[in-house]
Order: sequence, then structure tokens, then C-alpha cells
Amino acid sequence: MASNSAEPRVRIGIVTFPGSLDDRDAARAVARAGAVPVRLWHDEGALRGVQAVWLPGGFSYGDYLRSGAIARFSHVMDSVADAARGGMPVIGVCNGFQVLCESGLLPGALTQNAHMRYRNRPAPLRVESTNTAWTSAYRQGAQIVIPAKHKDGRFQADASTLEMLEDQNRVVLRYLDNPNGSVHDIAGITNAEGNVVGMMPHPEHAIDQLTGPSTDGRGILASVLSHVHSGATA
Ligand SMILES: NC(=O)CC[C@H](N)C(=O)O
Repeated sequence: MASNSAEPRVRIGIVTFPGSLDDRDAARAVARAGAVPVRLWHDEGALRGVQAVWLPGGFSYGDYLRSGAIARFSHVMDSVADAARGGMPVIGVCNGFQVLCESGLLPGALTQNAHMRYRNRPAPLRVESTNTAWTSAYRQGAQIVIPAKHKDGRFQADASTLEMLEDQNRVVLRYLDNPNGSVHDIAGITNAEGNVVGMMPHPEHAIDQLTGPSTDGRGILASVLSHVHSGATA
């Protein structure tokens, strides 16, 4: 839903960790969607009045120990976790997804790609659930293309967690051409409430017809703007 000029524009926080890479593109995507990107620094606790949070891709803390394992201890993550538990929409893209899993805000883990190489290419996906703050603008079952670029994108979880994710319709995006060996072709999942979503592909790199490969990433921001405008996070 386009933002109504009578309403204040939605403020979306974008966290920068040391080693974040895609924070600038995320901010650009947020601005292009008509919202206000609010840059949040990793060692600040204040969320500065944002109504949603985007944890961007990259190599936080150099991916030392494990991707996302150090970022989860940053000051900002205490505030993000509190906000997420209070219902605020939070999305983690790629390294951000890794941070969400390491934080325990999402179940499972992202491990090294099965082929053990970094891979960067457009990923065909199916939208499995539109029942989240970040995917409601898509059509259930829609096939979309969003770039994926990572070395640690292989989603894994134990059998009972996988069963729970499937039973509760919490697999949000599935690869049509699994690029990394993720179990059940999982490219994105949500928490039980649907406000926290993690996804390996990068919607902020699929908003511009000129650069391609699609504009399918725009639906992520359209969804969260509609969610915030509907007052669902009040
Ligand atoms: N593009 C990214 O966010 C990379 C994420 C992560 N550090 C990996 O290589 O798996």
C-alpha cells in the first residue's frame, strides 16, 4: 500500500554492524518505497522511534566464529530482540537472517553451503506464506526471482523443528533451484507471530528494473508498510 501523504512516513531502522555490506542498498530500497530509512549503529541501544527493523546482509565482525555469532551480542540486538518480542516487524536478510538465528529469534541455523563455495546469482523462489508482516503483498504460491549471494546459506534444523516449521506454515520462501543444500529448500522462515522474518536472498537488490534481475523485492517493503499502516504493531 502506498503511504498516504496525510500520515507521517514509516520509519524503518537499518542496523550497521562492523562488516555490514548491504545496509546502504537496504536504506535506498526503504527510501524508494516511500519510507524513512533510519540508520542504527550496532553499539547504540536506542531504536530512535522506528516502526520496523532491517538487519542487512554482509560479513558482520568478519564472520569470525560463525556468521552472525558475534553480532548477536551487540547492544542494538538487545533492543531489537525486545522490540521483536513486542511485535515490531523485524527482517533479517542474509547475514541478518544468520544474526536472527544466532539470537534465537528464529529457529535453526545457517551453515556452510553444501558445495562449500560462495555463490552469487539470481534465485528463483516460491512464496509459501503471505501470512507475515513482510510478505502479505505477494500472492500465495507466486514465483519470484531475488538475488542470493552467500557462503553460509544452508539452512538446517533438527527434525522436530522442521516439522514444526512446516506444520505451522512458517516456511515463507522456498528455493525452486536449491543453491546451497538447505533442508526442504528453505530460503526464508518466520517466527510464530509472523512479525520476524529471515531470508537468505536479498530483496534490496531486486527493486530496480534498470539493474534487474527483477523488481520482485519491492513486495517485502510494500508488505511491511501496509502492516504498519494497518496499525498491526500498535
Ligand atoms: N551477502 C551476505 O550477507 C553474506 C552473508 C554471510 N556472511 C555469508 O557469506 O554467508
